Order: sequence, then structure tokens, then C-alpha cells
Amino acid sequence: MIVLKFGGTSVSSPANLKQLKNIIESKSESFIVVVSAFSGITNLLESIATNSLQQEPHVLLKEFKDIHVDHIKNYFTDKQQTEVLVEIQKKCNQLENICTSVFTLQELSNRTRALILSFGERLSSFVVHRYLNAHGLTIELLDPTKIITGNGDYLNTTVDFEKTAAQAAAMVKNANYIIGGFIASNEKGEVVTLGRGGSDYTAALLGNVLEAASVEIWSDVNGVQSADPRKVKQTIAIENLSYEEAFEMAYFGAKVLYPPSVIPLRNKKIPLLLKNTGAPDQLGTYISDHNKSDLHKIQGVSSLANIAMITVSGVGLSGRKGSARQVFQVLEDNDINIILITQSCSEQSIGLGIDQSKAAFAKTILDNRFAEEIAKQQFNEAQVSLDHCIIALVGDKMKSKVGLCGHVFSAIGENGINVTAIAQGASERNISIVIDKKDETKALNVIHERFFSKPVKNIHIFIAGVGNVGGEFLTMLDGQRKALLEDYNLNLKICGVANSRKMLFDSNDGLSTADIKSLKENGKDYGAYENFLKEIVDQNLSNSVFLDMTASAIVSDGYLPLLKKSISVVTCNKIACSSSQELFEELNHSAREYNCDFKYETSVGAALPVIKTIQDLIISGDRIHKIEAVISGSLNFIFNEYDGTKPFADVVRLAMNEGYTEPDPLIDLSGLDVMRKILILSRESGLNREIDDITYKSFLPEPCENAASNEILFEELLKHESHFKAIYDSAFAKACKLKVVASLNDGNMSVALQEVPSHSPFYNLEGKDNVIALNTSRYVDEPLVIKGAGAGAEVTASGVFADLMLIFNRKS
Ligand SMILES: NC(=O)c1ccc[n+]([C@@H]2O[C@H](COP(=O)([O-])OP(=O)(O)OC[C@H]3O[C@@H](n4cnc5c(N)ncnc54)[C@H](O)[C@@H]3O)[C@@H](O)[C@H]2O)c1
Ligand SMILES: N[C@@H](CCO)C(=O)O
Repeated sequence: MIVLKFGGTSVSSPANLKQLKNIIESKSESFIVVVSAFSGITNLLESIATNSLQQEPHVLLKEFKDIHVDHIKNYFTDKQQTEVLVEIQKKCNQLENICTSVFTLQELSNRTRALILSFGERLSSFVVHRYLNAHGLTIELLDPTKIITGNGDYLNTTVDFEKTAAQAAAMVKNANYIIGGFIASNEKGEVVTLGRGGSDYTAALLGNVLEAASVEIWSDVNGVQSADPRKVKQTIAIENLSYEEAFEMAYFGAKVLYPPSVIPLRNKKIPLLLKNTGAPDQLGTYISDHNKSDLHKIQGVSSLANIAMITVSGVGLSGRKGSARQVFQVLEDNDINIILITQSCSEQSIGLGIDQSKAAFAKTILDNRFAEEIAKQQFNEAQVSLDHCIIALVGDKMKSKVGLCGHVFSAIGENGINVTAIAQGASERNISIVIDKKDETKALNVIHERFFSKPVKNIHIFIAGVGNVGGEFLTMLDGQRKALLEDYNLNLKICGVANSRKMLFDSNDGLSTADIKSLKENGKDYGAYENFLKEIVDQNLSNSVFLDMTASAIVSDGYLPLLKKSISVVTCNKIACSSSQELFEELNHSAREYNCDFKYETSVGAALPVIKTIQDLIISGDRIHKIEAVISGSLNFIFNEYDGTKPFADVVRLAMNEGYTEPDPLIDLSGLDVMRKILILSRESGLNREIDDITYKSFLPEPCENAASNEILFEELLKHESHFKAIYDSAFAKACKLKVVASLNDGNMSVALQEVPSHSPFYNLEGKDNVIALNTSRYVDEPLVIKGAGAGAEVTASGVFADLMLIFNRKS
């Protein structure tokens, strides 16, 4: 004998009902089918019951009848319908009579409520029975009130297993049956119910008393998922669970199974199979005595919201026997359920997780109970902290996996999620972590990504600036997206983007390049830049990263608040790293403190590995003694191109059009861009320096230096053509080339336009190339030289991309 339970959705459409028929026909052993009420009916009956007190619930009763009549019209031929409809009408009349009595007497006892609620399964089992008969199946309809007996609460009866077993044995022979779930009777023969989710329980207890070979629960999902699919996108069905794991998962919100149903089956070691009626070929979840999986891993991650943490603390708790018992007793006496307990071994505090709605009451009763101790300052008043949730990791074999907790905490720590309390039983079947409620979905996702097979890590990207570099970045991302997903399991989603005025967000599907191109037309004015930042923070997404591809100080001023929310920052904008030493240090320090990354490799030499090389040298104990470098791609290009045959202004414009200069080319021409870079390299070398410490003599005439706009700058450059020609001629006369050289020597920084002779290593530096020569304690006679393209939107975008990958590929 096997027991098969079909939920509301499995009986509420012709397609599913046909599946139900096919499923039971495929069984070789005899069976009992347990059915729930049609979808939505139990809630409707709750409303009918409650409504009966205020008014005669004609409208709701009509709805109740109409739903059933609709099903019947869908399931039966015209000829078959008549008889079924007559019976339904009879049952609806009975229900109406009960409701009228409730209204007349103005009395709705739990006894009457249970009777009203029972109509859902009474009708569904009748309809499904007739349907199966009409399709030629020989199957008998059982009356659950004649088999299942309970006592106590009318709405949540306690089943009398002995009596039920005897009745079941008398009524169930070697044949096939169908029965409505959820309903039972008490010793007086009155109708009672098994509590919400009770059809699962009917199946489990029939499985128990009939010692079934197995119990199958058929619903609209493929078994227990590794997490709640409404909160985590890429869940997987768990193939095998032990009874204990199933109970934990069900308790912590995996709604596919009513938790108490596991117990009658575990007691008799009856396997439980959870299957999808709509997809019977899917494996589903097999729950049995032992978890067959050999993997010592987390089976699922689940959560429970609306938790308040109550802390009972005080010096008087230490060594005081029975205090925990007293705390628990006072809560028990007042019907408050404790969901989670933590106590440190110093015994100075006990932390309790309870349902948030009971928090204020719990504080009052605890403070009253310990008023004397509080007055003597032995105990503190109970502290209440609201708006938490519990994240539960479930798995029988987690205990033997070294480092598992470490992975969990690093995953959530890297995403800025604070842990308020932790509870882990000695069985280690459940590790419960209390966190802020607002982080519930984020925590479920980061833990799920970290632990489940071939997880796809969703990277949530926010971008400021989609100009030259930003535009190239988007092209590169489009080209790499597929490979990143297939080869690295990384799904890069652009969730938000802004230019200097407008912003666009889409964290569900991510923004496409076409969406981003329409930013000007379709974006929303953000007003103050802080509004863009606030939106990023409020989204509270896992694996969030902010890319700055602007040259804006407003944008770089926003890094700190992001880092402090554990949102990593990747930038090619040099402003933040070359402003005060204090800010530079605070940015790096905050990234470490808040477990995220601050990456700025492209601020010097575009994608050349300059900063990374210096960091690697320093961390391995080397010391930087001297840096000599040409680190302006645009100036190198300009002085390579300029020979007096066309105006200096035209060459600068060419560099600008090629995307080598800053958006404001005066930043390059004034030497500021090079100064920022040598300052950043000095700081990376361990020096504490400011921009004013750099020795620099400008090669620009003053009117160019003071140009208030690009237009004026180009006019002034043209006016001073002879100045630039003279600089060129002087170098040419000495067979030298012009190079803007930055150096760090003995702690002193300088930048200067130099005439370099042919034997100089800088002489042959072509186009927009950069070269950086490092003399260190290890590279003494010959410097370590890094050379290559130092400007250009494409190489810079590739450097930004590489920084991004360094953050997330490493963590996957
Ligand atoms: N081009 C290169 O070779 C190169 C190399 C290394 C680093 N960089 C750095 O890359 C950055 C971008 O350079 P680019 O050539 O792409 O410049 P760009 O002018 O083409 O693009 C910058 C974009 O930033 C946007 N922007 C400006 N203020 C903003 C704000 N407050 N909020 C949001 N967006 C804003 C602008 O609308 C523009 O679209 C600069 O900081 C530059 O120093 C460039
Ligand atoms: N404007 C910069 C871009 C690279 O930082 C340069 O010319 O080098």
C-alpha cells in the first residue's frame, strides 16, 4: 500500500487532474489518494466563517459554489455533470444553513469553524472520486471522520494514533481509495481539522497507521528546493534529505512540506517522496532515514523573518544556577515560543530570538519577573532589538566539513551583512544566523551562490560615466558576457548607470547596452548626485560593485559611503587617489574594514600593471628607491607628433579626438595629470606625500594655463604657436626629443618637460606609450621596466575590466 497526496493545484485544472489519473494508474501496488481542497477554497471558507457573524455571506457562498461548478463543467461531460452538480448543490445548501445559524445565533465556535472548513476537502474528494470513476478507475471514497480520530483542539486536533490505526485497519483492505485530507473527528464524532497544511499530515498519518511502503506528496514544485525560489533565483531541487533535514527545511520556510508531517513517517521509517504533478519526470526529493548523499555539505538555506532578539544580561547571571530556566519559564507561562537561544560561556547574557509581535510583551514580563534583581543591579532590563531574521543552513553532514562556517561568514561579511547572533546545535544539522531583516534576501543569495553546485554568481554593477572609457567597457562586456557565464559562472548585470544628470536602474534583468545608450532620453533626473548613491545602497544587492569612469570629483567623493556599505569600487578616475593622503588611506582602510575592494590600477598607465607590480614588490619586502617614468600617454603622443609643420593646437585636438587626453585636456597640458600619477605611485611606494610636494615647472604660457574652457584653451594654444615651436626647435637643435618625465628620487617627486638625448631610455618611446622604470632594493643596477600603451579608451576599459574580474573571479 502506498499513500499519494495531491495538493490544491494538482486537482484544480483539467490538465493536472489528468496527470493525477495517469500517476495513480501507473502504480502497481494498491493506494490511497489524499486530496486537498481546490486552490483558494480553504482561505475562502475562513472568510465565509468569519463573515457569517457580521452578515449572511451570500456573495462568498456564491463564489464558493461557482468555483466548484466551474471545475465540474471542466471535468465532466454534460451527461455526467447533472448527478455531480446535484450533490454539490446539496453540500452548498448544508454549508449555507450552517452559516445562517452562525449569523442567527451570533456564535462562531471553533467547533463550527472546523465544520465549515471541512467543506473544502469534502467537496474536492467527492469531485475527484467521481472524475476517476468516470474514467473507469475502481476506487472507493473514504470518509475521513470515520477513520481519523483526534482529541483536544477542534482546529488543530491531536491524533489518537491507536484508535486511528484500528479504524484504518478495519476499513482499508487491499483495494484503491480516495479520501479528503485535513478532516478528522473527535471522540464525540464531531468534525475537527488537523490544522493548516493538514492534508500533508493526513497522508503522513495514514502512511504511519497503515505502515505504507511509501508516501508521495504531489504539488506544483519539483520537491524541496535548496532555497525559497521567490527569494533566490537559481535554486536546485534537493534529491535526498534525511527526515531531520526535511523537518528543518520545512520549519524554516520551505513551504512545500508541512513540518509536522515528517514525524509520523520518521517514526516508522517510511520514505516520503515530494513530486511535481505538472512535471512527473523530475526526480523530486526523496526523504528517508538517512541522507544518501555522501557530500558533507549544506543541503539548503532557509530563512525565518520577523524575529526580535531579546537579551537578558547582567553580572548577576554569571554562575547563578537556574536563571536560564527562569527566563524560559516566564516566557513559557506567557505562551511565548522561543525560536533561538544563544548564551556566551561567560554566562553574562542570554540571547533569545522570538516572534517580533511578542517582543514588547516579552520585555514587560521579563522585567517584572526579575524586578528585584534589576533593582539590585544584578540584572539589566531586558533589551529588545527588532527587525531581524534568521538564516538557517541545513545539512546533516555539515559537521564534518572543516571551514564551512568560515565560508559562510566570509560570504556574508564580504557583502556587508552584520551578524547579530549565531546558534548551532551540537548536531550541527542547523546553523542559525541572526541578521538584520533588510539583508534577508541578500544573505540567502550570497550563501546559496557560495555553496550550491555550479552556482552562477550574479555581479551587480553600477556605473558612473559612459563616455569614451565607459562606452568601450560596455562593448567589451557584451563581447565577454557569454564566456564569463559559461567558463567562469559569472553573470555580470549592469543594475544602474548615471551620467552627469540622469540615472537608469534595472536590477531584475539588468540594463542592456541599448538601454544605456538611451540614458539621455529615458533616464531619470537624479538632482543631487547623492540620490544616485542612495539608490545603489538601497538596492542592497549581493556582489555589488561601483565603476567610476568619469573624471568627476563629485563622483569620487562618493566612494567612501559606498565602501562603508561593502560595495566595491573600481575607478580609472585619479581624483580620489591623488587628493589628500588622509582620504587615500581612508579609502583603502575602509575597503579592508568593510570586506570589499578598492581598485584603481588604471589611474596610472591605463591597463599597464604598474600599481599591482609596486604592491607585489612592497608586500614581498622590497623597497622602492627611485621611479623614472613617462606616464602621460597624451603628452607623449603630442610631443611625438608635433614638429612645427602643423599647429600645436591641432596636435592636441588630434590627441583629444583619439581619446588620449582627459575630458578637459588642460589637465594633461598643465602637468596635473602626470603629477597625480607620480603622487599615486609615491603613495604606493609607502610615502606620505601631497600634490604640493611635487616640483613642477609648467611649459604652458600663462593664458593657456588659465583658459576657462576648452574653446579658449585651443584659441590660446593657437595664439602661442611660436612658444611651442621654440620649445621644439631647441630640442631638435640638440638632436633631442621632448618628453614629460616624472620622477621619484630619494623621496622627492618632480615632473618636467625634458629634452632627452638619443641614449635616454625614453628617447624611442613611441605614440601614446608609457614607460615606468623602478629601482628597488632588488632591482639595483637594472630597473624593473613596465612599458606599453598608457592611454586610450580601449586599453583603459580593459584595465577596469581586469580590476573587476580580480575582485569577483577570485571570490568565486
Ligand atoms: N582615456 C584614457 O586613455 C584614460 C586612461 C586612464 C584613465 N582614464 C580616466 O577615465 C576617466 C574617463 O575618461 P573618458 O575619456 O572616458 O572621459 P569622457 O568624458 O569620455 O567620459 C566621462 C563621462 O563621465 C560622465 N560624467 C561626468 N560627470 C559625471 C557625474 N557627476 N556623474 C556621472 N557621470 C558623469 C560624462 O557625462 C561622460 O559621459 C577619466 O577620469 C580619465 O582620467 C582615461
Ligand atoms: N589623459 C591620460 C589618460 C591616461 O591616464 C594620459 O594622457 O595619460
